[in-house]
Amino acid sequence: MPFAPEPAFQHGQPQTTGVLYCNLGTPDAPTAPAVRRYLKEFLSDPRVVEIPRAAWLPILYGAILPLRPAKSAAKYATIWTKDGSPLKVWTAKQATLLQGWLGEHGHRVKVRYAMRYGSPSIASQLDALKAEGATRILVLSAYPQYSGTTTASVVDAVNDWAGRVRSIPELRFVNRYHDDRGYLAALAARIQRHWAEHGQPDHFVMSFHGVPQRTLQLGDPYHCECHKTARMLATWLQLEPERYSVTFQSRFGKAKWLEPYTEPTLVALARKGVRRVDVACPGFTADCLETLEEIAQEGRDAFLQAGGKSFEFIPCLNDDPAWIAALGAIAVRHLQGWPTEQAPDKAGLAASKAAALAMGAER
Ligand SMILES: C=CC1=C(C)c2cc3[nH]c(cc4nc(cc5[nH]c(cc1n2)c(C)c5CCC(=O)O)C(CCC(=O)O)=C4C)c(C)c3C=C
Ligand SMILES: [Fe+2]
Ligand SMILES: [Fe+2]
Repeated sequence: MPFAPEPAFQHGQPQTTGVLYCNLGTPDAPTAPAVRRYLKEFLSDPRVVEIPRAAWLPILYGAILPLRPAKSAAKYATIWTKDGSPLKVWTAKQATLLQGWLGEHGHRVKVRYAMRYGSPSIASQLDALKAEGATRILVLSAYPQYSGTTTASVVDAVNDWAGRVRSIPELRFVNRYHDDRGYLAALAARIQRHWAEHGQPDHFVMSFHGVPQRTLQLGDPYHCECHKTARMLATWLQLEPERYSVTFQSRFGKAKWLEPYTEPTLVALARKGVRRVDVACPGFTADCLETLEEIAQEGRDAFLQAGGKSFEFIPCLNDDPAWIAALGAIAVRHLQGWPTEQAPDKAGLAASKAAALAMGAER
């Protein structure tokens, strides 16, 4: 395979460290054609649908891509903002705030965000970081819990890009932060604030995105990491086990997914006489279709129709300053040992000149 020509590295050219903040991706518009393009890319990823291509592609092209986009587009239309899809709006804002936080803490890095599916693509943003002089790149995904379906798929996309590049930057990946203290503290503080304003619910549901049950048997750590996050968050919130549930949402397709499923749990709680339920989605660091539509709209309707009286959705971390600080601290830990600025700054130059003079060296 031919490698594209690249400008040769120039001595004295400033080298920078890049941080690539990755999220899942979202359609470019709440329309059937845009959703079809997005779903085609997403659901063609062998990390996401782990069944043999020969069996899957006829289903994807024969049933899903002709039918699902219009239905999904109508759902996207209910959450779309003037600036676009919430997932992209939040992800872009998080990247800007992360850049600011790192700068304030003395780390001269260049932060860009990318989407695994859709735009801006991972390859385009790696190209941009490289063009900006990044010789070291930290890849940080918006997924606290590791899953082959998400985290590993980002690694694949980065490696595909590296496979086409001559001079590959040094690469590092953050695989998980499901038990990170800053992440948990930010979640706990957000939930506590909600309860300080609205009072405590009768029952608290932590709903995570599901994956096929089979991935758990195949060794995917996602299920365990979701449970660890939930357990630790419950400890932060001082909740006894009978006061909360851990559930999995967004089931896709006919196979068994991780259980218990969110919506049937909400219905069962209402039928059991639970009057008020609060739901948070700790695995989603930005609000998106799956939280704003599936939980805050469909989940609410299901709970209230089954006899529940009050349903509160607690928004995701989004641009919460405690979350940005946690993300910054995670990045800093993984940047350790990497000089964040190689070209000497003014103070460095002055110090080296002074040292040279003191040693009597000619200048
Ligand atoms: C939080 C982590 C996520 C995991 C794990 C995950 C696995 C996974 N998802 C699908 C299928 C779909 N997911 C869809 C939307 C969606 N998924 C996540 C996150 C995870 N997915 C997010 C943040 C979103 C929302 C995107 C947005 O635009 O707001 C969709 C598309 C929506 C729809 O048409 O209903 C599908 C499809 C599978 C199959 C899977 C693991 C096997
Ligand atoms: Fe998903
Ligand atoms: Fe969904």
